[in-house]
Amino acid sequence: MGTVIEIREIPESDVGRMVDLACLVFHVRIESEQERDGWRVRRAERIGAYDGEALAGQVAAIPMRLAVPGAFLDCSAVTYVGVLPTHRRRGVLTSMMDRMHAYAAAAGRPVAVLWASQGAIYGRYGYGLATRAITLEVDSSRPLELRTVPDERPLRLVDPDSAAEVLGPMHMRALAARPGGLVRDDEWWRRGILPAADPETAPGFTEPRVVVHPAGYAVYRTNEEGTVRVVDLVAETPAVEAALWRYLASIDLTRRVQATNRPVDELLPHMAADPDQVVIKNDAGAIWLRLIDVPGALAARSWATADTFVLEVRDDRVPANEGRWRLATGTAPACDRTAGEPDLTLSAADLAAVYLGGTRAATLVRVGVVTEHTPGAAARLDAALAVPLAPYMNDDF
Ligand SMILES: CC(=O)SCCNC(=O)CCNC(=O)[C@H](O)C(C)(C)COP(=O)(O)OP(=O)(O)OC[C@H]1O[C@@H](n2cnc3c(N)ncnc32)[C@H](O)[C@@H]1OP(=O)(O)O
Repeated sequence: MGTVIEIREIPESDVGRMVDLACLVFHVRIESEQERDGWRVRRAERIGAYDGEALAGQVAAIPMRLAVPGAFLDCSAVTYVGVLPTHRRRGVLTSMMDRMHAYAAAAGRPVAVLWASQGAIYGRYGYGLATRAITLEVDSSRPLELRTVPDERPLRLVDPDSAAEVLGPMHMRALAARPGGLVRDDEWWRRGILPAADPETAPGFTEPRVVVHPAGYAVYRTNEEGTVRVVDLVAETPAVEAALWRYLASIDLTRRVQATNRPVDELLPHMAADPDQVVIKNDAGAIWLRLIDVPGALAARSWATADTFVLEVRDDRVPANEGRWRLATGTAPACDRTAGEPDLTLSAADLAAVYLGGTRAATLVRVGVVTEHTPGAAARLDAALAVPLAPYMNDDF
């Protein structure tokens, strides 16, 4: 107490200190110099809280592109958030988040996304829980019978070093069909999706294996206990999806397939002839979304119906978003200030929660956090927000 905390940019020369601070707050022991490299923060905007020369807090925002319905938006992928245990609960994170949002607004990034270590932290900063994800486990000790006829075109294993080239275009098509994910560049593929070892989420597993179909792929790792761990799976049709799951469930000397972080509308539980063979182990909150620029984000996505709404938005951290907005959905979406009477009143966080179509506004009305002034407005907004496939992100950061 009593010391002055200064919020300023963290120079590249302090990236090693950021990795050390992250290890301290997340209770992680670094096993190799490669892990200390901090490649994600090197490409990020880095905001630090300095107590004299000591780094007491940090936030990193990686400039990325997020798939939203019908568009790709510049976004800040927020990570490496931490404050020293000696400096907690003095408003350090709050100051850093405000600075980070100001940077994002200045850079013209309408949205920010993050994975939260705890669900209680980010609502106060205007983030809403925009996607959920499930964990699946397949008992592959016996053949996996599927009700969907698999696409029988041949599968081939490719070298992970050349995978980005082969998988990249298929992944981009998947993002256009299903919002919520990040556009991956070569480094993201190589170091984020396909690193040789993954001590954090798959300790003791092999290097990644990449199996490619003409219209889909799966990245997976295996271990000697007979577990196949799915890292990423993309299929352009259900028949291709069936072919990939059948392959994963039929690898010799393995007896279970585990897939963490899959979309909530995953087909496999419905495809299985014996539903007991595919168990949903976990259903949990996934990505938190922040609309940095509410009118910009609303006008940028595509909408399922043509309608108009007056939304009264509350945002105590980004005041430019506050107030009443007339949203016209349909083929030429627009969002402008209005003095009209609101159909709905909601926080920027709850607007973010519904933005990708993964949460229903009508649900939030029933919960009591969104106020419906015009009867039926929430249901109409849900119809406009609707997406054919549930939003989903499979990028770790
Ligand atoms: C995207 C990511 O990287 S997620 C990772 C987040 N980091 C971690 O979990 C690492 C361990 N934790 C920490 O480093 C810190 O406790 C942080 C970063 C979560 C919070 O930093 P602080 O500087 O203590 O937060 P700050 O003082 O600004 O808190 C502001 C408010 O949020 C609340 N808050 C902060 N963290 C939490 C939490 N984990 N749970 C509940 N409330 C919290 C505070 O109580 C405070 O509320 P108030 O305004 O009503 O008093």
